[in-house]
Amino acid sequence: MAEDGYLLELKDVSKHFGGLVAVNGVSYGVRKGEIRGIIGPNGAGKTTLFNVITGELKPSGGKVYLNGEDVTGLPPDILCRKGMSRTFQLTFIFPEMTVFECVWVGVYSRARSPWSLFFSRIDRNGPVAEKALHIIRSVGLEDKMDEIASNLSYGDQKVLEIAMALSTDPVILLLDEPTQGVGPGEVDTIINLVESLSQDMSIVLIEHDMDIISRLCHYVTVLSFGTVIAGGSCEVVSQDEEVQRIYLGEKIVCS
Ligand SMILES: Nc1ncnc2c1ncn2[C@@H]1O[C@H](COP(=O)(O)OP(=O)(O)OP(=O)(O)O)[C@@H](O)[C@H]1O
Repeated sequence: MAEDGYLLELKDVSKHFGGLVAVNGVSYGVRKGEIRGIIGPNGAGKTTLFNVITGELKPSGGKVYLNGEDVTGLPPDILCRKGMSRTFQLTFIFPEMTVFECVWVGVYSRARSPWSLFFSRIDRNGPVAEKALHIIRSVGLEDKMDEIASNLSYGDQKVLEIAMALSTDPVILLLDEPTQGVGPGEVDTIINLVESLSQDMSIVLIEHDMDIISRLCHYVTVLSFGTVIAGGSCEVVSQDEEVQRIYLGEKIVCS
């Protein structure tokens, strides 16, 4: 059983690709309302860990619990229905659809079988449209509702991807580098959005930028070669000698 108080808990989770150990015995817990960060050098296993949590990959060992329920190895669509949602390092949107259509499809898929999409028409009326509009307003994209997704700035595409993730009513949201490639002005928009979302859900984010980590995260976990080597507040992990060593002496600064 998972420990009391954890919304998401990992126990000794591993993932091997042949002889390569991408994730090595990771134990981890996220409580309700927390924003947690995962950092680590390239190839440390951060995205693989997300893929195991969200069901894209089956773990080689260990257990994943959501709300106390063993959800190890369940496929992404089932986990999504249980309240787990994610975004991707390379933004995943429907590039030829409008902002409204992208979010509408997400809300509709949650309400019905995704297959029924083939037999339905996107419209502006009814409860699905109302909910899509509510989400679009909540992320601040209402002025761009009729824009084709691929015409949005990269920052707005990241926000749209978050809106699409919200359309499935998550209790926990996993964000894989939500500010990667985003201009400085738009980074603040995303930070403010993540902060406001945390009032309603727990958030885990992979991020390379320590400034963003320190502004958002209550707790940071450091991965190296698939293993957790440190955990704590941004100040604590930035002073950890092992963490400093894996970042090759790079100064890690918490604002
Ligand atoms: N599908 C796969 N098949 C084989 N090896 C993989 C696969 N996916 C990831 N790996 C390997 O697993 C290790 C961890 O990769 P992963 O992408 O999880 O790291 P990461 O910390 O997310 O890196 P980055 O910061 O560059 O995105 C790497 O050595 C990678 O090459």
